[in-house]
Amino acid sequence: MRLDIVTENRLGITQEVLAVLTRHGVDVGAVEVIAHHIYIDAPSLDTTAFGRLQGDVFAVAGVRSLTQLDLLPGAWRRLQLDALLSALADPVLAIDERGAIAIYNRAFADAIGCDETSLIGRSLAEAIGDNDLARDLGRQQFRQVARDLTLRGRAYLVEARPITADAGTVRGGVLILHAASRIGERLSALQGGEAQGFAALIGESAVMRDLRARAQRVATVDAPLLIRGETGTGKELVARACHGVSHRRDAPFLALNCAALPESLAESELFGYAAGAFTGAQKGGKPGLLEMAQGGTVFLDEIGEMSLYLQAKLLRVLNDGRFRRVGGEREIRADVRIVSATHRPLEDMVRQGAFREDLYYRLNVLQLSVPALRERGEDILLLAENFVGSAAAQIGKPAPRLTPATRDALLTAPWPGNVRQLQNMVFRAVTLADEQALHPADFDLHAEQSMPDAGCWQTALDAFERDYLSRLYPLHPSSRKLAAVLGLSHTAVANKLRKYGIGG
Ligand SMILES: Nc1ncnc2c1ncn2[C@@H]1O[C@H](COP(=O)(O)OP(=O)(O)OP(=O)(O)O)[C@@H](O)[C@H]1O
Repeated sequence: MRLDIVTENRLGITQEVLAVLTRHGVDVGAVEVIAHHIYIDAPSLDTTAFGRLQGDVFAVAGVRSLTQLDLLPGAWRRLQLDALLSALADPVLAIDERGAIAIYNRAFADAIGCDETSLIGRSLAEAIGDNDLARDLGRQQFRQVARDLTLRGRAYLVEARPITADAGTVRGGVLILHAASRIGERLSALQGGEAQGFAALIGESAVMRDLRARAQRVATVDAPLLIRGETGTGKELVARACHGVSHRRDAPFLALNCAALPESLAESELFGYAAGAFTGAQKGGKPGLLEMAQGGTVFLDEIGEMSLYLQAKLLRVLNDGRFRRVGGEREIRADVRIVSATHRPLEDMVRQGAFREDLYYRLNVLQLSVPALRERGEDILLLAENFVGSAAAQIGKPAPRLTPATRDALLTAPWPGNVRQLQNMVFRAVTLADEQALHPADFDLHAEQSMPDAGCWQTALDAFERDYLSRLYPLHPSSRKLAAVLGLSHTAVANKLRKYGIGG
């Protein structure tokens, strides 16, 4: 049983209360004393024993109340901390001044490939297999701003912050491992707000000027908009800008990534659920994005990944302008503009039956196409300079300049991951560079290219298939022959050849 005893602030009162428990033979597991409260964890104390000792506790001068509670504040804080840590996608850990791990999150255990065994107390050097980092951290009193680290083939940027005690003495440090493929997100978070309009869309190339001009026009028309473009080209930024100049700009812009959630979760996120819709559901039900964005815009990213079931439900919203929460009876009017985005060839998906044709036409009333970074010429430099500025401001150091050789290297790089990849690389380069100038080597262009963005699995597969089939086709120049060689069905091969425009 756990107790909360509220008392006056009197010297020695805690000892007197504990003496009562000792007299009653109660085994005390933990005690916490915080301003007017004495919290006691007494695992063996049952209701009968509690009834017997109550009077004696109240007999101690200054005791005001005695109640039972579920958790001691310390345990409650530990639970909150655990939940907080496990909610962080980036690996995070704290080490003591000797370099031993004091606390860490699941993402860190996963990053080093650790199974269930606890890492607490283990040395950081041993856990990450990097003696230099642990030594440097100690030497610099955990004030090192950033450092590269590779764990099981994945690149991270280590950010260290000292843990200081009252007198300013350094007691250890907190390490945050930013995945190289995600650090650019911090920059876009800084850029923030959807109400920015088109000023947020950097680029003076002809293709970007065209896009901006066209987007300005379609933004104000209150009809569904489909935004096409490779992954990381800025589709969401365009969607936000369109919302920001539309008459809906004062209402919310809410986004759902259709590829990120399993069908049932995506369904309740989008449509919400009624009270008692399923076990574990929130008591009074929960509104979905369509309801919460009333008057605004719902952005459906990666619409090509939406399941056929949800496609049918979305079609009904677009046709009737109404929907019901999951498990709900009441019809709700959907006063939202649907803006969707995809990097997938939706027309091919329609032909293959993976995407509903009727929905395709409903979503595609207006269309914008965002050009790939490699088609934007000198915009690459404009973007890079802008990202250098924001990265330097965020880290708190002067913005380094790009050398002429770096500018050439950036302009000729193939940028498979587009603006997001550029953003990540710039952030990493600015953080790691010691000098006033960024050289080509700081960008590690080659390494980044061999590490495609986590989001573009399908693009990578498509690129592989296209390359593989176009090399094999001349050797086996018919879909039947190719199918026999590859051990695939004739239809599957014929579809792929058509998809990639191979063999006429
Ligand atoms: N023209 C631009 N000017 C400034 N920042 C840009 C521009 N285009 C893209 N970005 C930045 O690049 C990152 C990727 O952009 P965004 O998320 O909009 O791409 P996306 O095409 O929606 O990606 P995905 O296909 O993966 O959903 C964001 O941080 C965004 O702020």
